[in-house]
Amino acid sequence: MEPTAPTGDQVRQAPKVLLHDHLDGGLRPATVLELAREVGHTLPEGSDTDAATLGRWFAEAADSGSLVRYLETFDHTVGVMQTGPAITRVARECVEDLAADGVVYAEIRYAPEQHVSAGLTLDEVVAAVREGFEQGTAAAEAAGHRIVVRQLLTAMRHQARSMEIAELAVAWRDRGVAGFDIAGAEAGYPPTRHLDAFEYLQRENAHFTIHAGEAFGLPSIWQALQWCGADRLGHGVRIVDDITVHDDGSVELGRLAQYVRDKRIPLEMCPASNIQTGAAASIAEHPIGLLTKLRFRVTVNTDNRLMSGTSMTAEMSSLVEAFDYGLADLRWFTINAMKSAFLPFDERLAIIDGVIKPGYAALGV
Ligand SMILES: O=c1[nH]cnc2c1ncn2[C@H]1C[C@H](O)[C@@H](CO)O1
Ligand SMILES: [Zn+2]
Repeated sequence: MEPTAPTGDQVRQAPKVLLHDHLDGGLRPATVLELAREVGHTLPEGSDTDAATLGRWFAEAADSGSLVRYLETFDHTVGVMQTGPAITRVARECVEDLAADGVVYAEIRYAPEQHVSAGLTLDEVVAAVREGFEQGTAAAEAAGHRIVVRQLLTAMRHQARSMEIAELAVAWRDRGVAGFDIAGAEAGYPPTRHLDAFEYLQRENAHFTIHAGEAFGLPSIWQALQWCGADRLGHGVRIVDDITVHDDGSVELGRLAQYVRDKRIPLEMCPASNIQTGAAASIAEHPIGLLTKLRFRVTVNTDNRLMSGTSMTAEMSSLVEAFDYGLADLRWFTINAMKSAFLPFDERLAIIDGVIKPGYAALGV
């Protein structure tokens, strides 16, 4: 704990690492408006007068207390991301926005299968994102920000294309794709539905994370780890259901929670998103506080910057406020995340030693 809370400017300046951010959940409202007009996509009535109104519409519509209803808002982002140029633009702006927010490394995920309705092939979708990330990285560099970005390819858990998407991730592994994920409504769609894809990835020595323990509890986390072999957990908040805090303050971990902590399984926590979907009641009551205290491998993430009206700086700042974290704690989250990235070990180390540590040292920690 530090004597004074870091200012918003310090949090923005501090190097940050983002492992869980959806490309189709991070569009600028103004871009959604422009692209919708270009392609003739109809936005909800009353939402499309200006960018600020549309931004508010997304935040309010996503603030439903239900993951399923939260996910409905994606119709209006995926709907405008169906051509190569539109996808490239969104990808470029994503990198520019993250870099301006002080993010030095990011893994950005999206589901290629959701971007083929106007005739693009899966490969063309991945190529369009890659082009946008390259443009965005160059633009950020020109603006004085150094950022490294990789793609994670997501398969939708209610669909049946996970094997195909896993193969796509392997095919593109040396061209900007660092791993694989499954997302979408969790209840009723357990990760074991996609076991063949996960087994294939393991045989290919590939990395993957699984959205688990967000809208559904421990069985989902257990399957993700012990049946599917996930390297990381998307959210994983419900691991607290396996932790008992007694009245005298002593803490007891169940076997699964103990395993997650012992094996240093990274938890991709997304506090603002969890409040919108009802996975947590408030930031102050979010399990991230307890999990951090217990030294789980906690990372801080945005999930969907548009739907949650958030950023890495905003997420970190809300934790500073709720839990009195100082810059040393933010550095701990950041190094946790960098250690957990799907980047080769030597590249992770180079960013920790060459970017993150000096960046925090410059801020006095
Ligand atoms: O928090 C989430 N949980 C489950 N699925 C999600 C979440 N955020 C976004 N998605 C879905 C909606 C997107 O269209 C898809 C791919 O990015 O992933
Ligand atoms: Zn997510």
